Amino acid sequence: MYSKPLIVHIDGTIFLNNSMDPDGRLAQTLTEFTDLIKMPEGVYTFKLTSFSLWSAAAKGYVAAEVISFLKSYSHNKLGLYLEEKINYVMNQYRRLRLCESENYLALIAKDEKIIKDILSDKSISKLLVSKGIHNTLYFKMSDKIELKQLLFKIELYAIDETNKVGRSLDINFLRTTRSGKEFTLRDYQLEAAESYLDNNASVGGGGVVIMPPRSGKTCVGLKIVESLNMTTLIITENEVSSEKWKQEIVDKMDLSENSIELYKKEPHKVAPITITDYAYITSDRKAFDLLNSYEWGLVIFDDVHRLPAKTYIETANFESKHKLALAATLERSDNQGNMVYAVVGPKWYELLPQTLRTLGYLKSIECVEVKVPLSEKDKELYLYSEKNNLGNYKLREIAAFNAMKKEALNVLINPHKRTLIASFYKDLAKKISDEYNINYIGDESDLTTRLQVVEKFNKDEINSLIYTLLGVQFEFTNIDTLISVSYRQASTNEEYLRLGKLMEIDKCSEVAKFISIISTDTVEESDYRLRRKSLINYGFRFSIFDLADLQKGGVDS
Ligand SMILES: Nc1ncnc2c1ncn2[C@@H]1O[C@H](COP(=O)(O)OP(=O)(O)OP(=O)(O)O)[C@@H](O)[C@H]1O
Repeated sequence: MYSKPLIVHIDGTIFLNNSMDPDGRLAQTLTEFTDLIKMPEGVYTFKLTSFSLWSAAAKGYVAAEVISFLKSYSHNKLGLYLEEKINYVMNQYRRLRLCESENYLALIAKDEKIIKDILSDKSISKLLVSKGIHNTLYFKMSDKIELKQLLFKIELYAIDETNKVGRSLDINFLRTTRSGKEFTLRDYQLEAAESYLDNNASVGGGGVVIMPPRSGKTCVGLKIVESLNMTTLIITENEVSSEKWKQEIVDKMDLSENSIELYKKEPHKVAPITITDYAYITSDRKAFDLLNSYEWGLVIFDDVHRLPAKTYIETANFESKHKLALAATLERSDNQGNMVYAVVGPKWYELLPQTLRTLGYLKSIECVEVKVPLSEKDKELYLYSEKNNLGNYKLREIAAFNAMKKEALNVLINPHKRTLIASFYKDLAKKISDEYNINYIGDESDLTTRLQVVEKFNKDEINSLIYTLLGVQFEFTNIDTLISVSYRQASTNEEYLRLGKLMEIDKCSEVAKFISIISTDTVEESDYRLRRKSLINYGFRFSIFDLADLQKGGVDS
């Protein structure tokens, strides 16, 4: 029997027995100075890392507070080594700064030892232009992002004092939105915005806010824009997200529409609020440079898990006084999500799904995996492809198109339930759309047509819809069931974003179903194991059915 809720290991791993934290308050507090590793039901895992402790110091925590909190709630005695580490790392804060000096990037350390550590890293010393006096190293300005990433890898973090531009902009929330609704921010949204506003200046203007899908990250971003009152560049995942940001700004802020520009095609126009997307802005050098020549007060990186991609990382170079990263999760299949901290700044706020649930803003979601055998024909094809080394791409395709999935769909598609079907493969989506006469959102139609179909669904004129990758961007309301029929390999991010479609605020008393149909004994099954594990780690519960169970009683049994 444990007398207290935490077990704190000497290496900084913290286990929280969540039956002893029923309202999730301890878990939420731990996000202030640890990284969340996983939160399956029962025991959550957090980790004290150098960066999480450094970020806590930047927020104003002192080592004694962290140590005292851990001692109060830990079942076991805190190891001396860990106490020393907490003290050491938190005292490191402010030891390293980045400044601009005569067009060079100056990295200034408080003592010689840090300089020695830095120069012992071969990749960093390759970038070095010269060594100055007073523990200063000079680099090219254009190497700033790479340097920050390399420092992060050796657990060193510099306060970035190079961000010094920015124009002002008068922008305020409307009390009644243009669509005629009273609008106020929820408490947790205010807390998130305040956390960024109170802390970002201490590290030179950057920082990250992590909140579950549909919890209102856009509103948090807008609150920050309103408080800073500065020109803002918003970089989103795609065109539809950009459009959604624009609609939210037009609806909720007192800015005229001509002060907001969607930066997508020539001739390029820059407005005090300009919205673009990662893919577009990194595909056109001229457009990038033009946008970068404007003096931004704030750059918002929406869906920032995209940023560490090799092709997108240069967007972190946009000159701006403040930088804000918004994300539902930093998980990436290449494990580079944490690079967001290196290039944008510390995590100032993280809202756990459990906290959102406790606050009454999150619908309960039941996850179900339905395992379906391959049809005889597909099995033959699968074995043949395996034997002839046709590759995982082919095997995944056969598993995705398994004809037996239809047997599961026959049970699962209920005309009285509002159902979304998600498919990675377009042709599979089209096939299901034809067979079941379900509206389909694909890239054959233009954006306006797609938006019309989404609106029909949201107005309850139709109650089922099938979407491919394109649908990820749309907002759907009041969904009873989301059925996944095919997958982008083991992408845990795709899984979380699909689940996010069910996370609703208005109907939180109801239970939504998240159902994934998987072909057994295939690479799809092993891919899905990783996707399932990541959702379990977020605290979601799974039931597993086989086709026979399903045909006997459906997923409600
Ligand atoms: N305080 C609020 N009052 C009323 N509606 C709100 C509030 N905050 C958010 N919403 C609404 O909730 C929905 C989801 O908000 P938003 O798109 O900002 O969430 P998100 O976290 O950015 O979602 P995603 O992760 O899908 O991008 C939107 O329709 C938004 O208008």
